[in-house]
Amino acid sequence: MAYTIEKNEKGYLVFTITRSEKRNAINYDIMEGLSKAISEAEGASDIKALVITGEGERAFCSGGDLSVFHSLYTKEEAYSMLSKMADILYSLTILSKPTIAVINGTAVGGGCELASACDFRLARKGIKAGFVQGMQAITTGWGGGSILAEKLPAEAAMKLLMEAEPQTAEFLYDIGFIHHLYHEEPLCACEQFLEKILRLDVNVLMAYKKIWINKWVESKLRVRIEEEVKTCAVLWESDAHHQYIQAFLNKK
Ligand SMILES: CC[C@@H](C(=O)O)C(=O)SCCNC(=O)CCNC(=O)[C@H](O)C(C)(C)COP(=O)(O)OP(=O)(O)OC[C@H]1O[C@@H](n2cnc3c(N)ncnc32)[C@H](O)[C@@H]1OP(=O)(O)O
Repeated sequence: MAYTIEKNEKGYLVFTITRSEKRNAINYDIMEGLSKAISEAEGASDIKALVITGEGERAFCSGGDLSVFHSLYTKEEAYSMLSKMADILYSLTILSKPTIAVINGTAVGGGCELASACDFRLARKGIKAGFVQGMQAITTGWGGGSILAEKLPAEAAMKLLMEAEPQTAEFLYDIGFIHHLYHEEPLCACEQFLEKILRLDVNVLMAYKKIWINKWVESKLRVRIEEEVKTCAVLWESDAHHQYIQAFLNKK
C-alpha cells in the first residue's frame, strides 16, 4: 500500500503518503487512501483533527503521478482524473474538523493543492513549495487555485499561481501560506502545534469550522472548483502540456 492511516491516542488521525521513492506523487491508490482517511476523520467521534504528510525528508508531495497520468491524452480523459481528485480536495476543505498539512519536504503542483485544502500548513525550514503548473502549460486542476483564493489575499495567491515557481518556506511563511516553520521531527512539531487545539471538545472545534464551511458553501466554492477543473482539462490536451510530461519522463 502506498499510504498509511494511523490513529494517534491524543485524538488525531495521520495520513502519510509512503512513496518517497516517487517523491510521494499521487496516483489512484493515494486518492482512495485520502478518501478513506477523510471519511474516517469525519465519522469518528474520538478524532478531533486530520494530519496529512509525506514519508521521508525529500518530498511532501510532487503532485500527480506523471508516470500514470501521461496516458490521459484528451480533455475528457484528463477531466475524469482531475474531477476525482477535486472531489477529494473539496471534501478535505469542508471536513468538519481541523486539518493540518505537515510539509516535510518539497511540495509542487498538486502537492501544493493538497496542502492548500488543509486549514493549517506547517513546513520544515529549508523546504521549497510551488504551484508550478503554469510552467507546464496547465493551471491547477484539482481545485487548488480556487481553494487558495479562499485562504490568501488575492495578490499573494495570484503571485504564487502566476509566477509558477518553487518558493522558500520562509517566503511562504511571510505571505501567510505557511503558518508555522519547524526544524524538529515533523510529528513532534505537529503535536506541539495541535496541543492547544486538542484541549477543546470536538463539538466546539466542529462549531468553529462550520463558520468557514458555511462561507465556502454560500460562495459556491464547489461550482468554482468545477470550472477550474474544466479549464485545466482543456489545457491538458495541448501539445505544450504533453511535451512537458514527456520531457519529465524522459529526463534520465
Ligand atoms: C497531475 C495533476 C496536476 C495538478 O492538477 O496540479 C499536477 O500535479 S501538475 C505537477 C506534476 N508534478 C510535477 O511536475 C513534479 C515532477 N517532479 C519534480 O519536479 C521533481 O521530481 C521534484 C518533486 C522537484 C523532486 O526532485 P528530486 O528530489 O531531484 O527527485 P527526482 O526528480 O530525481 O525524482 C525522484 C523519482 O521520483 C519520480 N517522480 C518525482 N515526481 C514525480 C511525479 N510527479 N510523477 C511521477 N514520478 C515522479 C522521478 O521520476 C524519479 O523517479 P526515478 O527516476 O524512477 O527514480
